[in-house]
Amino acid sequence: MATTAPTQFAMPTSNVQPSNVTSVKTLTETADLKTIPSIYAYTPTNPNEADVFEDEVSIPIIDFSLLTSAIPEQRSKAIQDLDKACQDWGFFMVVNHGVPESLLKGIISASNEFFNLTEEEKKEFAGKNILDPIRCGTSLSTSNGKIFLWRDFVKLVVQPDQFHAPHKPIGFSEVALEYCNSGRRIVRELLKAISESLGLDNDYVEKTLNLDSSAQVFSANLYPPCPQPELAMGLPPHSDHGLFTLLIQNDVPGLQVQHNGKWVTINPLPNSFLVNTADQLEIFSNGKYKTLMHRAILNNKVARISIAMANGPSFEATVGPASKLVDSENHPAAYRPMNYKEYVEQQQLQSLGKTILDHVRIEGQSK
Ligand SMILES: O=C(O)CCC(=O)C(=O)O
Ligand SMILES: [Fe+2]
Repeated sequence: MATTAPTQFAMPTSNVQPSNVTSVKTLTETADLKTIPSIYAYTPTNPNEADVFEDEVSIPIIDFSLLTSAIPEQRSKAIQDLDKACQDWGFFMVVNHGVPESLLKGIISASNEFFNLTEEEKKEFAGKNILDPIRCGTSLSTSNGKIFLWRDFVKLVVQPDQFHAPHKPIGFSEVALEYCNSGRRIVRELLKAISESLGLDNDYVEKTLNLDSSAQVFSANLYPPCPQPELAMGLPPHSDHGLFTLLIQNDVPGLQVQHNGKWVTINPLPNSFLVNTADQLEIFSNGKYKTLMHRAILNNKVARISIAMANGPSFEATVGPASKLVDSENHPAAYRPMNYKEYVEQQQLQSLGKTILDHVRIEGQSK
């Protein structure tokens, strides 16, 4: 049923300012908040973005076992489904992926234990600057640092070369490594299929973007229950910087994806991976597959945990539209090439909601 959230946030907010608050978790656990501190009041840049609906739309489903099938007809059908999902939604659920349920549950519970460490223990992993390979904290680490989101996070650069993870809580690092390796295998297969759906050889993407040393960033997000969920924001609308992001969550909804100008709340199939297209895929496909705008909203009852794994090309790769997809007459390049590492660095320095994609887009060429 279609529901419309208020476009004006007129509810009272608390004047209590969290002095020295290191996490939203601590804030919610140390005070019996009936209203949110005013610094968490989120004002949407586009008021229409509060237009939410949860309709009977059907979210695309990709059967991973068909994508890797030895039967050519099954594989081609799965590639067509993937192509359509990426064009129509930029979003799909992957089922029959072979990653055991115990591993999916294991990484969520290990992340929960990480958030349960004391503030003192977590300080060790806070990181000093936004490109540190292990970083935990709250809000957003934008350059101005002024925006307070109802979200705590731990972010790890897990590839290339070296796997980085906190040594606490016990067992976290092991389960994170196994989880990241499984996710990497899935993304690699998806990108082979994408190569084909773009009409390229199936190893074109992996060779051109040097996927043997591709970057992978793991983020666990905690959204504690919020007394005024309609006034605060978990993660505001954004796109991700890589090629594909893989996401799982505990059983609490909160992810919304933008589809035909509306926000759709996602209720995942059990044990599925949620996958969204990201900026580098839009650039590489010369705009055939658009990056997905998405956000995380809050509730006032239970904590939500999501695990987002961003999968990019190699940090060394310079990403532009695949040369085989460009011809100056009919398909001119719609994006300027840019080194991926530089793209990520620039993106991290942007203020909320702004994207580097706008800087590399060539005016008048991309639709
Ligand atoms: O928590 C979610 O559902 C979204 C997370 C996300 O978009 C991100 O970490 O980039
Ligand atoms: Fe995201």
